[in-house]
Amino acid sequence: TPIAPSDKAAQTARLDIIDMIPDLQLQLIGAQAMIRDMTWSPLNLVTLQTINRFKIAQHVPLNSPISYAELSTLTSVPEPSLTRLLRHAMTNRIFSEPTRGFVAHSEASRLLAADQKLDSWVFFLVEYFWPATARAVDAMQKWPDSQNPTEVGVTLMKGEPTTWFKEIAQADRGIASFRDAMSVVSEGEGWQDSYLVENYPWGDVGKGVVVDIGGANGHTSIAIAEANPELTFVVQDLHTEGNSVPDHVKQRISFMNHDMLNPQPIKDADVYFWRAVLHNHPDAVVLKSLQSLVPALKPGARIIIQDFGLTHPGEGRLADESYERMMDIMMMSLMNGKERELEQWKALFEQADPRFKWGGGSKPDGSRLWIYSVTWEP
Ligand SMILES: C[S@@+](CC[C@H](N)C(=O)[O-])C[C@H]1O[C@@H](n2cnc3c(N)ncnc32)[C@H](O)[C@@H]1O
Repeated sequence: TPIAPSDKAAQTARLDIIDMIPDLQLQLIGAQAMIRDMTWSPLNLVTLQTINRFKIAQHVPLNSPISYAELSTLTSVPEPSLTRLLRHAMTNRIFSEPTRGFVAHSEASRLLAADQKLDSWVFFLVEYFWPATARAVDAMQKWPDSQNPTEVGVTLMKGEPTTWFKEIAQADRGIASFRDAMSVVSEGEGWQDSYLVENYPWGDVGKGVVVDIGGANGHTSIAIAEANPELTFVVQDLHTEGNSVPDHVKQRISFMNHDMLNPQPIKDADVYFWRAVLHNHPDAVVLKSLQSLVPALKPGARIIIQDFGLTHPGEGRLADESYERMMDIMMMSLMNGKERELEQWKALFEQADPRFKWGGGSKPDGSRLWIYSVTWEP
C-alpha cells in the first residue's frame, strides 16, 4: 500500500475508507445494480483468462504501445476479439489505450507481465478454481454437509472422484507452480510468520523440540528458530524432499515425511503446531489428526494452531470479516474444509479428547490468522 505500516493513523483511516466502499457503492448505484454487477463479475475472469492463456501482457512492450494488429499476430488471438477483450480489461485498469488502436501497459498489466507468481496465480484461479467453484452448489445439494474432500465441485467438474490438490498436482504447470502462486496470498498483508514468532511465549518453552505439522518448506520453523536459539524443529509434511534451510539454522531444523492422520512418530516433543493446515480439512479429519497426536504427548505438551478464524458477525472490520467468510466458502467449495469460530475450535479439542486443556485464542493486531493454544493435561 502507499502508506507506511508505521503510520498508524493513516493506516486506520485507510482501513476505515476501505470498509465504507461497499456501502458507498450501494448508496450510489442502488441494490438492484449492485446485485446485477455481482452476477456479471465472471466476465472479468473471461478477460483475465484470455490475457493469461495467450500471454498478452508479456507481449506488450514494457515502454511503448503496440497496435492491436501486431499484438494479434504475436498472440494468435483474432484482432476483433482481442480488441473487445482488452478494451473490457482496460475498464478494470488493466492495460490502457493511449492512442486509438494501440495498447500500452498500465500498472496492473505491467505486474501481470513481470510477476511470475501472479501469472501462476491467475492461471490456477481461472483454469481450475473458477470452473470448480461454479459446481460448488451442485456438490452441496448432491452431498449435503459432507465430510469427504472428494464430494466437492472439483469432482463434478472432473466427472470422477478427485480432490482439489490432486487436480492441482496434475495441472500443466504442476504443484511447484501452485506453491509459487500461493505466495500471492501468503506474502500478503497479515500473513507474515512474525505474528506467530512475536505473539506466542516461545521463551517459556526453554530448550525444547517443536514439531511443525504440514509445515511445507519449513518457513515458519525457520522464522521461529531464528528468534529462539534453544529450540529444535521437525518439519513434517506429506512430501518434504528437496527442501533446504539457511545455514545458520540448519543444525536445528530437520524434515520428515508424515501423514498427520497416522500416529505421530515424534514422541514427547514440547510443542506441536499446525499453521494454516487444519482449515483445509473437514471436522472429521481434524478430529482424527488431533487424536493421532495423543499417544505421542507428554504431560504439559503444548499444541498450537495458527489458522484462520471466524469473527462473530458484525464484530470486526467489514473487510476483515469479508476476507474470513470468503476463505470459509473457498474451503467449503474446494475441499469441504471450513473456517471456525473460537468456540468451534474449542469444541473440536473437547471432542477429540477431554485431556486437551483449552488455553484460548486470539487474533493479533494486524494478523489475518488467529493463534489458539492448548496443553495436554492427562
Ligand atoms: C496451506 S498449506 C500450509 C503450509 C504451511 N504450514 C504454511 O503455513 O505455509 C497446507 C499444508 O498441509 C499439508 N498437508 C495436507 N494434508 C496433510 C496430511 N494429511 N499430513 C501432513 N500434511 C498435510 C499440505 O501438503 C500443505 O503443505
